[in-house]
Amino acid sequence: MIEIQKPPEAIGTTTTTAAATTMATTVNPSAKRALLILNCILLGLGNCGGPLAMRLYFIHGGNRVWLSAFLETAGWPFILIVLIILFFIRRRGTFTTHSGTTIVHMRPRVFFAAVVIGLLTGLDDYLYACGVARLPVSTTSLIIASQLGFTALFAFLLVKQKFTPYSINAVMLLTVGAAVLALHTSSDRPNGESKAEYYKGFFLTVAAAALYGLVLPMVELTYKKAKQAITYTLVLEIQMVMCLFATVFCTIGMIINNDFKVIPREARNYSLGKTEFYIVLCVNAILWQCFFLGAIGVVFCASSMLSGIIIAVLLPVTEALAVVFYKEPFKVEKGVSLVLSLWGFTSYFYGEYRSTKRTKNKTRTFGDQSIELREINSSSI
Ligand SMILES: Nc1ncnc2[nH]cnc12
Repeated sequence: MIEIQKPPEAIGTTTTTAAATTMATTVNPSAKRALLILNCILLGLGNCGGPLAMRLYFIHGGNRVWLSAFLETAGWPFILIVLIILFFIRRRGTFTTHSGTTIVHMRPRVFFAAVVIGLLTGLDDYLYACGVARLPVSTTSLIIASQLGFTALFAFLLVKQKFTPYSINAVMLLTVGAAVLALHTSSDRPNGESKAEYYKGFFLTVAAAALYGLVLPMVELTYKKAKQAITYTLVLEIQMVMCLFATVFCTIGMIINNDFKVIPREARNYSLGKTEFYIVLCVNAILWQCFFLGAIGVVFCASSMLSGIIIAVLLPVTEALAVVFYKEPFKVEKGVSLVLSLWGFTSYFYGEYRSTKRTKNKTRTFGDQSIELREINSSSI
């Protein structure tokens, strides 16, 4: 599975689909599909569980925003362990047939891109944690649905993502869905929170959506402009460097804000108990690592647009879980927003279904082998 690679000649193709298709020509399609499914599962786990775990920290007495942001990427040593294991597997020659003993695949160009994206991710984590600290999870999730609009915009600008009327319709509906919430906030404010704090949370979450909407196409651009073969091992290295630098960014925030000193006191006063406090922190780190690994893995297997779509598709699940587990209010405006989101997703998938069907018919006509390849592209999801 780790052999999957995008050859350097794939880099610089004009559309995401083209790049992904070229990438696929060198790989076993079923391995590629398995990797895409694995990354979708990781992304799904992180996307649904991460916000709930983060909110769990806040609603039982935690209030360190920088600590929460730090936990989003602090699981990076896990990736290091995976990379070390893969290195030994490669060296034994049981898994791959080439580049077996290379310890680090990443070249300086990709490293610097990963550092920049990592620092932006650190800032994004802080903005996101500011929102989760102030808003119900269901509200945060609905606002984050607007991220797809930003991803689409930046994917168009950075990687020349192509659009259909259906995907444009989806982006518009998801964005309007988030905007509907902005008009009716009074019933949603948690007890004891001022209007100003609520609005601050609201706009910082929009800023997080915009920034992460930029980060995903930047990852895709990095793959395209890497001037080296993109293997999944390299994707893991990029993930590790990004998370490392995001964590460094948030550690500085924690130091300035005295978070490290406050942690033991917060643990003592945490309403679920001290051990549970640390368990909640660890669960946060694990779930968010799944989120980020899944997100950039899907970019590798398909496109930043598909990654954005999966994030948006799963947001209603997070909302439902928050309403069930945290008894968050679910008033009319959230219902309207949810319906618009579901309509948006349906529109997007219908458009993808149509274009896949058309492409398949065309390929069949030409007797082209590439039919298999398209199946692992974003269109098939
Ligand atoms: N830091 C973040 N974590 C999870 N989802 C996000 N969406 C935008 N920013 C995010």
